Amino acid sequence: MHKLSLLLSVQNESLRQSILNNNELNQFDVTALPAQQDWISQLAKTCPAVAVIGVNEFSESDYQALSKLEILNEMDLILISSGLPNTNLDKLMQLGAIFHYRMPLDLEILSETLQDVRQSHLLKSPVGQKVATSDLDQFGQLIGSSSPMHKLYRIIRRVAKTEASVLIIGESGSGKELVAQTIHQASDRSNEPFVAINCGAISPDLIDSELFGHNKGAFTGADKPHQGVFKQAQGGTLFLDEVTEMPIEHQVKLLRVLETGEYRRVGGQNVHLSDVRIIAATNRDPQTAIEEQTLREDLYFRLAHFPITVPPLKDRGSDIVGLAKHFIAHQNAQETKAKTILDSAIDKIANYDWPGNVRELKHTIERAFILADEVIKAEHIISETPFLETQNATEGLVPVGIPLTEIEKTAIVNTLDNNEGNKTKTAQDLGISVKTLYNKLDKYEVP
Ligand SMILES: Nc1ncnc2c1ncn2[C@@H]1O[C@H](COP(=O)(O)OP(=O)(O)OP(=O)(O)O)[C@@H](O)[C@H]1O
Repeated sequence: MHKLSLLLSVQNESLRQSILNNNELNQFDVTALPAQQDWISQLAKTCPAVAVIGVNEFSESDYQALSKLEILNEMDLILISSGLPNTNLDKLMQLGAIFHYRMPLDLEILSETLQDVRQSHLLKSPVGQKVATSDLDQFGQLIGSSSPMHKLYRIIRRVAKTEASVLIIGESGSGKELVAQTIHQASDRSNEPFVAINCGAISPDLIDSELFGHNKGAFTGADKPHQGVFKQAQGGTLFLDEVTEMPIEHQVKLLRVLETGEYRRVGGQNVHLSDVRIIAATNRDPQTAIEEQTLREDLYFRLAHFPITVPPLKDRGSDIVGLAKHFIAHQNAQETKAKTILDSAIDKIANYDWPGNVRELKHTIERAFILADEVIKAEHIISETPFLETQNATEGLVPVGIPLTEIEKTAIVNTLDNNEGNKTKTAQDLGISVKTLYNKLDKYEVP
């Protein structure tokens, strides 16, 4: 079984030896600090389950440093002092359930205390301890045990066996692509290709070529033939992500091939017959997109034989914490680590809205895993959208009199940089459509 970590810092050599010789200590994973090492910073760094500390002097600054440690609420601290009055130690004792034994130390009592500590940890929930396993249900690529997720699994299973076109509707990062992959895996086409294309990220000039392919020499720059996604996905599933981001004037091309099953390569005369199952996705409300003329109504009816709504993460109850632990368990396994998470960090995760859904949660955990040495604390849980936490992110940052175009260009370039060139994510972060982003990149001559 996993042993609890114990930090021992006792300067008196004979006392230190007699504590180390105590049988009860064998039940712990003990780190004994050399006499001069600063035990407070070590405590903060290693976050042990229990610490046995000999305190000779305990200054105001020691008190300040220790009282700021979040770990203090989660661990058992056993102090051993000479018994000389010390107001800083008195103040410390008011911070929580800290043991304070005076010299000469009764080793029997220390041993009993450590036994109690072990017992109480055995009874405690695994939170704050090792996160080695995921306890969530899974269907295909999707993970989650909440009732909205189980409902989704049932719908997917049912529709997968049909040939119906599916329109997946859900917020960004909620798992629409995983739903599409899961439908494909559960369908009779599972041995054929699954091809995904982000409709918002195709340059409007290349839409025909990307969808249907082109022959060599079909246009300037077409120095070799290219297979379009309909050909690549032949026999399998074509996933049209962000379909409402495709310029409306081009959507008719999709509609045509969906209605007739026929298409022509750019520069080619032959008619090709497509055999693909179409799954499309959008993070917009389709009705609003139709009203705003970013989605053709006839294309909507073609795509949405079977609409599926993916619930936002905030509606998945205990899946939020479950997924966080799942991602930690995975990181632990991948990096052969045994990082743990504190209750306070779990609370922070549970009480946040996750506007970027599972993607944001996954990134947040990956970041926390890097930031934490051994124990993931609340301060390591940093959301991707800090501007939601402050009223106005730019207040006071933009100097007076800067041309608006310059501010806009800087915002675009920096966000694009931050997203490693991902235009869809950049457009989302900036609150504009991908099409508008392309127009602005052209305007500002950003490559
Ligand atoms: N239920 C889930 N279980 C495990 N991982 C998930 C789940 N949902 C989403 N993810 C993870 O979150 C990230 C985003 O998922 P995905 O790309 O499927 O979302 P999306 O809704 O298609 O996003 P976008 O609208 O930005 O295209 C991926 O890393 C995916 O693996």
